[in-house]
Amino acid sequence: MSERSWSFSKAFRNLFSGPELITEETWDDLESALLTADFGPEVAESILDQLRDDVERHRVSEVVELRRMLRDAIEDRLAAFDPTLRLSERPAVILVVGVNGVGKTTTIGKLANYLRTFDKRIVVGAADTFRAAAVEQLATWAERAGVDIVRPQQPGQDPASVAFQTIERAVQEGHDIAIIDTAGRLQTKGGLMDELAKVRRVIEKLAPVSEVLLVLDATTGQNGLAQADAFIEHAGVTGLVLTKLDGSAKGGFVLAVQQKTGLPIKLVGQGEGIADLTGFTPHVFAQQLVG
Ligand SMILES: Nc1nc2c(ncn2[C@@H]2O[C@H](COP(=O)(O)OP(=O)(O)OP(=O)(O)O)[C@@H](O)[C@H]2O)c(=O)[nH]1
Repeated sequence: MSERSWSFSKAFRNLFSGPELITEETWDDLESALLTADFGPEVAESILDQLRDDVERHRVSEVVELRRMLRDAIEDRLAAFDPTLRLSERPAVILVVGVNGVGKTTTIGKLANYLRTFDKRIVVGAADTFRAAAVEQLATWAERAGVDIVRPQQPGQDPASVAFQTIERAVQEGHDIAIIDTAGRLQTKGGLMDELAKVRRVIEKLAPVSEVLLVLDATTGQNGLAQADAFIEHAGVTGLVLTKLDGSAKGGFVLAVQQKTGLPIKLVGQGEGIADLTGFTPHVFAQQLVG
């Protein structure tokens, strides 16, 4: 398997080419590796403190052992959040939100395709009526994934009415899951939040909203988190999707983002292809991160 951009392998290659026994330099190198990977100072410090304690308590002296302990520490922290998508309602409604360009539409295409492999009947709704190109982009993904789509009947149609029509169709035609694409950009943040609240209110006349997924671009790392606040505060977010992890050196962001928001990562995007979306498995992720 090719090395992932966010893997620690390189940092560990340096550590492993040095002395096999843990020295002060090992701790310095580990701290730099954690900070470079965007764990953020607080999480990095807390992991280092925990490892120092454990190393002392168990009288560990070898770097190989430290690596195993790091992997376990990261896995434990990642696993404190439940990554399961809750889709038991019929139809299960998934609202996908986030600022523009983070990968909402792409994620919906990949997610629809993934859920289809479980024989689910899916409809997507193009409630991003702000840009005509966004509707076309979603239509292309829907076709590739082999799922139905509800489009606006005229340009600029109220997003809430497109969302309503999508759920209406899901109910009438017996779709298992409806996924709603929303706009990422409006003149003001307040306007965007009001619009999302309205979309939600209108959907809930027909069906409960099962998941509100906030999409975050991993390449922006902790800097991108500021934009997330408003969504978390106002949109009732139930889970996070991290996209573009394939181009990111910020593997530590995965843990930092869960700790900072208190929300679980439910899906991870690692490429532009239709198959480049997976669920989030702490064990696998910690393995790939630490090596
Ligand atoms: N490398 C990589 N690129 C991605 C991933 N997810 C999305 N992209 C790319 O990111 C760009 C933006 O994706 P969109 O799906 O259009 O983003 P959006 O959030 O719907 O954007 P708006 O409709 O403008 O709000 C596209 O070029 C995608 O191909 C990913 O996991 N990895």
